[in-house]
Amino acid sequence: MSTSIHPSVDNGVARGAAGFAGGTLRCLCQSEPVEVAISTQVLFNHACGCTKCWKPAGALFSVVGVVPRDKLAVTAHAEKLAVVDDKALIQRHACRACGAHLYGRIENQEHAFHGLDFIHTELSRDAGWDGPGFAAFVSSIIESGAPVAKMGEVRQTLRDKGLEPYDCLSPTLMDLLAGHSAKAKGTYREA
Ligand SMILES: N[C@@H](CCC(=O)N[C@@H](CSCO)C(=O)NCC(=O)O)C(=O)O
Ligand SMILES: [Zn+2]
Ligand SMILES: [Zn+2]
Repeated sequence: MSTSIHPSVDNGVARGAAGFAGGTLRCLCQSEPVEVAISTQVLFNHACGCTKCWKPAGALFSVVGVVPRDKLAVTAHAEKLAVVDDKALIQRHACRACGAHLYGRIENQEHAFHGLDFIHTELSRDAGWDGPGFAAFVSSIIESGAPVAKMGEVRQTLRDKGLEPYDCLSPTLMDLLAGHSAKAKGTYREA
């Protein structure tokens, strides 16, 4: 049995096109959509099961990745954006009319991921975006109401799609976070 994960995963995961240098994200409003220009390929794109990342209607997972914040610019209808939760580490800027999250920004300058903005490339019609490469916060779908008994099937589906499931971030990203903390503590060793 396989489980529906997200529209951009269920029908096969796209790999980025060589030389692709970004595109335009648009919210879901039929008129006067918010537009965000991205001038680079997405990095660390992943399926995320957490309760905070924006998911299209009916999807079990979000698909979210990062770009350097200087490669992102709001180009239309910025007045429709509002921060979803100003207490969260990632300040998610969502359209107040349709609810889509246009970008998430880390304002804490001490955080390892400061300087990176979180985006959902499915909001772009441009072809060439790199698809997700792993699945993060998989166990968190339980917090959104997924049955615990379904978790084995969900993890198997993710593996079948080539998305290794993790219950936090991927080992590369967890090592970056821990390395950043180690540098702050003075315990960091490269070799
Ligand atoms: N179980 C929680 C986990 C939420 C969580 O920690 N999410 C991560 C990943 S979001 C993109 O990968 C995170 O870094 N969150 C910081 C934030 O959201 O501000 C839940 O499901 O809610
Ligand atoms: Zn909108
Ligand atoms: Zn998330």
